Formats: sequence, structure tokens, C-alpha cells
Amino acid sequence: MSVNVSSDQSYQPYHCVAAPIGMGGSSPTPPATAPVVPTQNTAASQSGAAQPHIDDLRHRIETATTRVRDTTPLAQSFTNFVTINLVANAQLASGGTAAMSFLPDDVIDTAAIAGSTYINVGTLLPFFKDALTQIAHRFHEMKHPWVLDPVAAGIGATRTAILTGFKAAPPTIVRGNASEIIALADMWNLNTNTVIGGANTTEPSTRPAGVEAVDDVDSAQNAAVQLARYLRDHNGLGHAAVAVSGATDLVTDGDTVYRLPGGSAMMTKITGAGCSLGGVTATYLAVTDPLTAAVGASALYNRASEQAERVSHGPGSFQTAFLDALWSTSAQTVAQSTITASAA
Ligand SMILES: Nc1ncnc2c1ncn2[C@@H]1O[C@H](COP(=O)(O)OP(=O)(O)O)[C@@H](O)[C@H]1O
Ligand SMILES: Cc1ncsc1CCOP(=O)(O)O
Ligand SMILES: [Mg+2]
Repeated sequence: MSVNVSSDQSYQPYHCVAAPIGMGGSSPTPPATAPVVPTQNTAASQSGAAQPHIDDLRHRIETATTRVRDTTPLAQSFTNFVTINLVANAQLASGGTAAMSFLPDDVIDTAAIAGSTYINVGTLLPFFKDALTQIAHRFHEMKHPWVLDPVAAGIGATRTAILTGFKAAPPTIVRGNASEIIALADMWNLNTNTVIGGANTTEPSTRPAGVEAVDDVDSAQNAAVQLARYLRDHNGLGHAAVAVSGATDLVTDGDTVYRLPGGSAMMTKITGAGCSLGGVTATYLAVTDPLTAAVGASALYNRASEQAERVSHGPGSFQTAFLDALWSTSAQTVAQSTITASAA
């Protein structure tokens, strides 16, 4: 059974007048929310059963997007050196604030004042293996919510040791591209029955993919569902989400699979689109539940990247326009994104 809820919202540009921010001064005036622009393509036909739960999710997305902008939540990041600046800037443009840290005592002390933490394994140093194991187990004891981006899962003994080690103290949310999600589920020996390359192969995926996906989002669905169920049952919080990014994003809590079409393919031409989505997912997780955080951040990214594509002329201006659109896309536009739900 699937429910196709479709309502494209045209973008309403805003000229935000940010209040001057002194050191420790008040945060800028968050953008006003857009008037809901009636469009000819409003809600498609939907079965009655699923509509209330989609409406509730939309309400939680709008509330979370507004709360991020109103409360400037801190999401700490232990992330790679390639995209660390975009992660921080995307968190701030979305309404949150950032703190980047690597030494365990610093990370654990910062976690005590942060709403969540983001861990991304894109670039590694030798001490990361012990540090990240220590951090994950401390987060588990603290019941501290955190997001994992398993960048380049499957490549290198150190990265594999780190990702394998997270199974014993797993995150609240995992966000990755299709190949990373498949590789992580395989690495954790979850029963995913992943079929690569369609019906003509039955071998589970064992190939590392680098930082880019070599699998399509749908081939990662079973892996994402099994991973979400494992996280929910073992992270000590009782709820979880897995987000698989791509041309149509997929998010699951282990019971329902949500699909979010749209966004701009230009996102594949800037490094850090996925990494920064993980960071903004952590920003949302600081104020809401894992499913709402994963769906809301993905929807924000899709609406903002569409706007950026409309006003840019190449990767450089696209990235700048994307940050602007993270700031000014209204909470209502995010909440009214097209979302399709089906049973896991
Ligand atoms: N073909 C596409 N069309 C639209 N959006 C895309 C496409 N590919 C990726 N994206 C978007 O780019 C962002 C990063 O996704 P992805 O490139 O899959 O992550 P990663 O950079 O970790 O591989 C997500 O918001 C995703 O929705
Ligand atoms: C290129 C690269 N190398 C190690 S991490 C990294 C950035 C990956 O960023 P994203 O996953 O957002 O494409
Ligand atoms: Mg990535």
C-alpha cells in the first residue's frame, strides 16, 4: 500500500533582515514562514488510512524546522577534513549552531551541552579508531543522540574496524548514500537480502564504492529497513531512522518507508552535500525525533537545492545559493514536500 502525497510549493524568496550578531549577541531574525502558495498540483489522491499519519509527520516537520530557527540548537560534529566547513555553514544556514571536535574528552564534554552529535568517517587519523569506539560507548551510557555518516563504508581496514565497532553502541540515525548503507548493513551481518544489479544477481553487495554511490536507492531499501530496526532495538533510545540519499531520497524507521523525490542533481557536483545533510540531520535531531529529523532535513535539502539550481550558473554559485536557500526556504514549504509512504 502506498500513499502518494503530492503538493509542490513554489518558492517564495525572502529578503531576510538579519539582526546584527555581536559576540554572543542574539541570533538573527529567522526568516518568516512562507504563505502556503496554492498550486494546481496540490494533494494527490490518497487512501484515508495513511493520510493522518502523513499529516502528523508534516506537522512535526514544520514544527521542527521552526524550532531549529527559533532556538539555534547545537549539534556537535566529529567529521572529515574535506567538507567540515560546509557542514558547519549548512548547520548555521539551517538555523542551528556548530562545534567541531575530535579528542574524546572534548567531544564527550561538548556532548553534555549539545543537543546531538554528528560523526562522519570520511577522513581518518590513526587515533580515530580508539577515540570513536570510546566516544560511541560513552554516548550510549549518556543516551546522547547521534548521527553517523559511514562515508566510503567498506574501504580500508581502519574504517571497517571503526564502523564495525559502532555495532555494539549504535547511533540514533544513519545517513548515507545507497552503497554506504548496503555496505554498513552487510558489515553488521544484518539479513538484508540485498540484490545488486536487479533480478539477475543474488550476491549481497560486498563492493566498496568510495565516497560516491554505485548502487541505486531502491537497492538499499532492505538494508535500510534492517539497519533501522537494529538501531531501534540496540541504541538504548528505542527509536531510530535510516536515510538513504539519492535522486529520490528514502527514509525509514524500520516500519514505514518514506520516499522524497525532487531536489537538484547539482548536489552531486559539490563535495559535502551528503556530509552536510548528515550535519543538518543532527541539527534537527537536537529538537525532534529521529524520523522527523531525517525526513525533515532531507526535505529541506531538496527544496533548497531546487531553489539554488534556479538561481545559479555552476557549482560555485550553486553552493552559495544553496546556503542562502537553507536559510530562507520556509518551514511550510519544507513540510509540504512530496512524501510517499509504504509499509517496510
Ligand atoms: N540525482 C539527484 N537528484 C537530486 N538530488 C540528488 C541527486 N543525487 C543526490 N541528491 C541529493 O544530494 C544530497 C547528497 O546526496 P548524495 O550525493 O547521495 O550523498 P553523498 O554525497 O554522501 O554520496 C541529498 O540531499 C540528495 O537528495
Ligand atoms: C571527497 C571526500 N573524501 C573523503 S570525505 C570526502 C567528502 C565526501 O562528501 P560527500 O559524502 O558529502 O560527497
Ligand atoms: Mg557522503
